[in-house]
Amino acid sequence: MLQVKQVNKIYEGNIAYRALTDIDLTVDEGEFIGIMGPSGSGKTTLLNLIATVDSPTTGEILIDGKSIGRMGKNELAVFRRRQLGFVFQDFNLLNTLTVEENMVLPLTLDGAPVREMKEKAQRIADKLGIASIMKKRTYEISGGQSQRTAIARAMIHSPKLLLADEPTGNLDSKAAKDVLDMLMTINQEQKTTMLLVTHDAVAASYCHRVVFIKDGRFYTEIHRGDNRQGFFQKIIDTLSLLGGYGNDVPTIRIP
Ligand SMILES: Nc1ncnc2c1ncn2[C@@H]1O[C@H](COP(=O)(O)OP(=O)(O)OP(=O)(O)O)[C@@H](O)[C@H]1O
Repeated sequence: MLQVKQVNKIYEGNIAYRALTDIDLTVDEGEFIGIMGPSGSGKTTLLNLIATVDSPTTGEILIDGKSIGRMGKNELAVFRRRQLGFVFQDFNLLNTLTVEENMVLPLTLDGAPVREMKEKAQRIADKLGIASIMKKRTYEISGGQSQRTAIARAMIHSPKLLLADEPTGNLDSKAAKDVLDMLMTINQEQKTTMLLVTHDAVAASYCHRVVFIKDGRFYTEIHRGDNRQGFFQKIIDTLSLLGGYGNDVPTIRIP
């Protein structure tokens, strides 16, 4: 469903910076992919290109065979609103709105009827365990609840592709596990294709496949198979080979 073909990204400026070199990536419908690499390796840059927030210097990105670089402004806006969902490390919720209002934002932008919005919000809130906080403002809820709200907002319009940049970065390990379980369930039940950028080997072990980037280039990729503990160990080993993680690489067993 997603093809990244020979993508290069150079940030122009006083000193031009080459952030990505010849990246190729093919993602099938329903896959759950992790993207890992040391700080500054180009993970967020790649996600931004796929999110259509930024465009490649050369190369092409296709979704369902269609090049996003060739879409017109309106087509791109509709594509972003209907097909993509985003989850960020710092939640990006609007503080002046309630949890429910934040959740229905993508539908509001698309002019959906209020009743339909409320029904959808209720259904998804039940599923994500945030039904009891729907009327609260975002400053009244915890980090874990904020991230669930952000996931609810990213999912409410049933996007084909969910992009998550360090979604567990600001959470403690229990809340992080809840969020990852939630993403995994959504991936399994709704067949939503997911791309997860993370530094965390535990988070990456939830994925079907992890792609490693180093200095803006593809480094290697590993597949999960049916043994998550073994996969976790392989991720840790690859991170050690990759370098750039200092002593950050944990040696613990996964929960
Ligand atoms: N707008 C920009 N202009 C110039 N250089 C940039 C810009 N955005 C990112 N870079 C540079 O591109 C490189 C890749 O950045 P990117 O944010 O993609 O890395 P990352 O792998 O996501 O890092 P981290 O894990 O620390 O978030 C970095 O060296 C960064 O300084």
